[in-house]
Amino acid sequence: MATETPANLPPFRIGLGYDIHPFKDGRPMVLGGVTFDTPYGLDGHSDADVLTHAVCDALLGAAGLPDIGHFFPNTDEKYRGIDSQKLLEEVAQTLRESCWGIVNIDIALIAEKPKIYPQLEAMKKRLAQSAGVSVGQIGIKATTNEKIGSLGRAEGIAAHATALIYKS
Ligand SMILES: Nc1ccn([C@@H]2O[C@H](COP(=O)(O)O)[C@@H](O)[C@H]2O)c(=O)n1
Ligand SMILES: C[C@@]1(CO)OP(=O)(O)OP(=O)(O)OC[C@H]1O
Repeated sequence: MATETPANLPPFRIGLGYDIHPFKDGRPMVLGGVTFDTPYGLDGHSDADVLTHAVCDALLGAAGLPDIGHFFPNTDEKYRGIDSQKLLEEVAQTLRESCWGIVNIDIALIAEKPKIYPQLEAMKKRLAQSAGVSVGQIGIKATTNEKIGSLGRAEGIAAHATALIYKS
């Protein structure tokens, strides 16, 4: 299923992932595999870890594979409440089986709340562990949406991720 890089091109491919989940009171707030101590979380079929979902899609896109919903359908009860680190582990394993290694992953989170920088290193560590890379291969940054639009009204959190992979 994976797309091959033509022989005349360098053995690198880039991927882009995007996801968004709405806030919901009483749900766990999980970002990058780290649970934040908040009375609200994100809604979704899984643990709604928006950041990790964007990373999965960036990696799958780089490898020329279908998106996260194809591999882990949100109609399948097996994935209800699932820890998204398990999904990322499976995605990274799928790439390894197709001889793709990860160069780096970079993530931009758009969130009015919570402040993520206190948990930045913990998130990088958890993601690195799940993706099978070193912490230095993961970048995470966050910005508010300066109160503009639905994200600015704190209706949810969005995440953009890019991944560079190489043929190993
Ligand atoms: N959810 C967030 C949003 C922002 N940060 C950090 O705050 C800095 C300032 O954010 P602005 O949107 O006001 O530019 C930003 O550079 C991040 O370091 C955060 O930790 N969590
Ligand atoms: C993660 C999955 C797992 O069923 O469900 P959700 O938590 O709803 O997340 P989303 O990014 O909307 O869809 C992808 C699904 O694969």
